[in-house]
Amino acid sequence: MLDATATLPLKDPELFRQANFIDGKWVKADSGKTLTVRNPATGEPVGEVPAMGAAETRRAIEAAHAAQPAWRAMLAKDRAAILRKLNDLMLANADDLAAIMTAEQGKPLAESKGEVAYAASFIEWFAEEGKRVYGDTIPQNAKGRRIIVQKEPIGVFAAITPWNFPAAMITRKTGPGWAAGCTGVIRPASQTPFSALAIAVLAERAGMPPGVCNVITGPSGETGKELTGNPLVRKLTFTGSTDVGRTLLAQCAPTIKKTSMELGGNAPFIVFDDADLDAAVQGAMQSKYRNTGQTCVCANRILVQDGVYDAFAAKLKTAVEALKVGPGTEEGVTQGPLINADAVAKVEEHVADATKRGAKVVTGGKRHSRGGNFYEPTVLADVPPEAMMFREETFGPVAPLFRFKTEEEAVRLANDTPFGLAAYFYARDVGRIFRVAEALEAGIIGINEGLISTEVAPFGGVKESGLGREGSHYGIDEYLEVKYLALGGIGT
Ligand SMILES: NC(=O)C1=CN([C@@H]2O[C@H](COP(=O)(O)OP(=O)(O)OC[C@H]3O[C@@H](n4cnc5c(N)ncnc54)[C@H](OP(=O)(O)O)[C@@H]3O)[C@@H](O)[C@H]2O)C=CC1
Ligand SMILES: O=C(O)CCCC(=O)O
Repeated sequence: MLDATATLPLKDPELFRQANFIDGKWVKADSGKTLTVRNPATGEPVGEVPAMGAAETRRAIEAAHAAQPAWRAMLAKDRAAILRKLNDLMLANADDLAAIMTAEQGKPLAESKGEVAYAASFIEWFAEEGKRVYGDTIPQNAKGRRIIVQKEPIGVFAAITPWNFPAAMITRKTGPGWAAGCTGVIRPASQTPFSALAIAVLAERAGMPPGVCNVITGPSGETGKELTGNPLVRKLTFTGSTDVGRTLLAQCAPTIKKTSMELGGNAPFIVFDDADLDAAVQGAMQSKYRNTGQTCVCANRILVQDGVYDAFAAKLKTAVEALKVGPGTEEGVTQGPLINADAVAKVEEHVADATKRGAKVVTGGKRHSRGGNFYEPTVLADVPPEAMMFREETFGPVAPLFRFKTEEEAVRLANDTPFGLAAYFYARDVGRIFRVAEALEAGIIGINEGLISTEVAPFGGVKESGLGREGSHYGIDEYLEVKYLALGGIGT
């Protein structure tokens, strides 16, 4: 086990755990093996986590299953009190949680702190929402009968989460699950497990009974097969790539699990001639460069109408050149490193492919002089729709500009993808606003807005971007079953 105290000074070092949390106990892998987590800004080790396999995963599932009846039997109000305490503890420990997140994920400290608040907001929101799991009464279809509908927790959930939002993707899943009366097993990304483990420390402090929150780490194949194949798990919630989502769906099929899949995107960001250009540039900066371009709702294709193309490109260039690249712990940095060398290679490949096809580099376009996983914030102009970056998520700090002439062409280009998570457009004509919003094939539409994420609104995609919704009052339904009670012999 590494001594991280020198490189990661925390006010409360107990939040940094190099062990897993199963049934209320901090444990190692049966084999004693560990995985090393590296800081993407420096390549230095942050710490080690257990390399758990199928047997330990099964124990975590069994612990969640054993804890479920008592957790489900609690009043929603009493579960809410524990969740509110967890929210309060996350906010009170935001500096430490942010330091852990920046060390393992790389995002600037201010952004990590923002994510901690965002993560806590799901716990707070669902603490309240859990009290409003209402049923229904349906007018009878025959004399002497009553029809009642009630909602019940689905049981044990498994949450497999990505590295780009190490805390918020945990709480956006566990918040509604726990509030609904479910217990769960969390399996965070191997690159960013320490945020999830710190949340488990706080959940325990908040009074969550043993077995309600379990966190395991280890090779994805082994842990994933048990989480998807074990019949005690009734719900799988996943955020990550579409390819892995497809595999997990197939693995869940034999035991017919309920699933939520928040998968890849390929968001269009359309700027029409009638847009407020300064607002559009600001929105593009927020949407594109948040988390160094590594979010599934990041603008991936910026479509700009002919009449404002040059002006928009010039304003965007100025804004992008003001970004500061560096380790997330450095003062004033707005762009951290990419998560690993593979991510940098993918960005390089996309940029090389686009320029080979005739795209022009407006700014950036290469690895940053800092080396390692740093890449220059980039704008490319005149990218043709045949480019790889039109078809695939680049997941990096590259804004490719595509030119279009008419509204119909913009909508056609925007929808020309198997993905449908987020789409954005800037326009002022109210008729166009409704036409375009209704024509875009996406689960989330930002209209004159570059930041669409909030705990109060439903987050999720259509087409190959996924299934189900997270956040908002819709989010809790994903953890509930509907039960219909048919009562006969009432008399009237
Ligand atoms: N929708 C989104 O928010 C995200 C989209 N992506 C997209 O996916 C691309 C690749 O990123 P990547 O990190 O590889 O995403 P993945 O989909 O591979 O990883 C997401 C999570 O799934 C786990 N996982 C991977 N394979 C399996 C498996 N067979 N069974 C069970 N769990 C599994 C990973 O574990 P482990 O960490 O051990 O590999 C991680 O916890 C990105 O470039 C981006 O385009 C990536 C992350 C988030
Ligand atoms: O899948 C992602 O990229 C995480 C969602 C980010 C957000 O909530 O805005």
